[in-house]
Amino acid sequence: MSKNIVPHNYHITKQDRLKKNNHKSLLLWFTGLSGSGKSTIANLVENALFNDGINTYSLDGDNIRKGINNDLSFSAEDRTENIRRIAEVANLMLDSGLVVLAAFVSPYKKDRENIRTIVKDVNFVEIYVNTSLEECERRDVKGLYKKARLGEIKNMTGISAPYEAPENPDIEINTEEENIEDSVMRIVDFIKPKLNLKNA
Ligand SMILES: Nc1ncnc2c1ncn2[C@@H]1O[C@H](COP(=O)(O)OS(=O)(=O)O)[C@@H](OP(=O)(O)O)[C@H]1O
Ligand SMILES: Nc1ncnc2c1ncn2[C@@H]1O[C@H](COP(=O)(O)OP(=O)(O)O)[C@@H](O)[C@H]1O
Repeated sequence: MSKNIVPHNYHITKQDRLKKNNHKSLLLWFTGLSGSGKSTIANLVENALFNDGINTYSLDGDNIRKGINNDLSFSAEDRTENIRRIAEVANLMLDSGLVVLAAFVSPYKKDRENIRTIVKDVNFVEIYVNTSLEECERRDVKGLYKKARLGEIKNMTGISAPYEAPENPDIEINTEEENIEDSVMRIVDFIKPKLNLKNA
């Protein structure tokens, strides 16, 4: 489909933007069940980075599923397309020099592998927010689990749709054992060296 698209050589490169920002760009991808803590943790990590002078942007269901992806459902095919588009949007943001935080259930392993391919492995940090279904259901932040148990919501991840847990995430957070502040600190400590322009 894109065979007749010939790229134009722009004068300002990604390297120029990184140099101006004085940090590398990176995609922090949070995956886990609904209610596991992805948005809560991503939000606090962004605060910490932003307050440290890093240029950041957060992508989540609120700004993606209500906008660019408002045509997509929660079927397996639409989730795949959801994640693919988000990865492409994130890739543009990486090119613009940002540290992008993305918090999506992203339940399928092959879809998460596709993100790596789109943004290139070196730019991608996979963070598995590992909270048991029992605990997510107990929290039921949005009342979705209750509705799913009543059969009012179809394809609910963990109940009537699968969640394929990452086997080798870069970081795993167990929110039932670790407090939020420690999780945030662990993530920030892990990524800080990766943002340094001097590190290869
Ligand atoms: N069927 C079903 N399954 C899972 N989640 C559901 C569903 N229906 C609505 N929601 C709400 O939508 C949010 C998940 O959207 P995502 O774009 O992250 O999902 S996915 O990555 O495409 O699987 C998810 O947000 P979070 O709770 O922040 O994870 C839910 O609030
Ligand atoms: N250690 C923890 N880390 C993250 N969230 C936690 C933790 N302990 C309890 N919570 C609570 O769990 C809920 C997680 O909700 P949210 O961040 O919206 O999850 P998600 O984005 O994965 O759907 C919040 O109400 C949050 O306060």
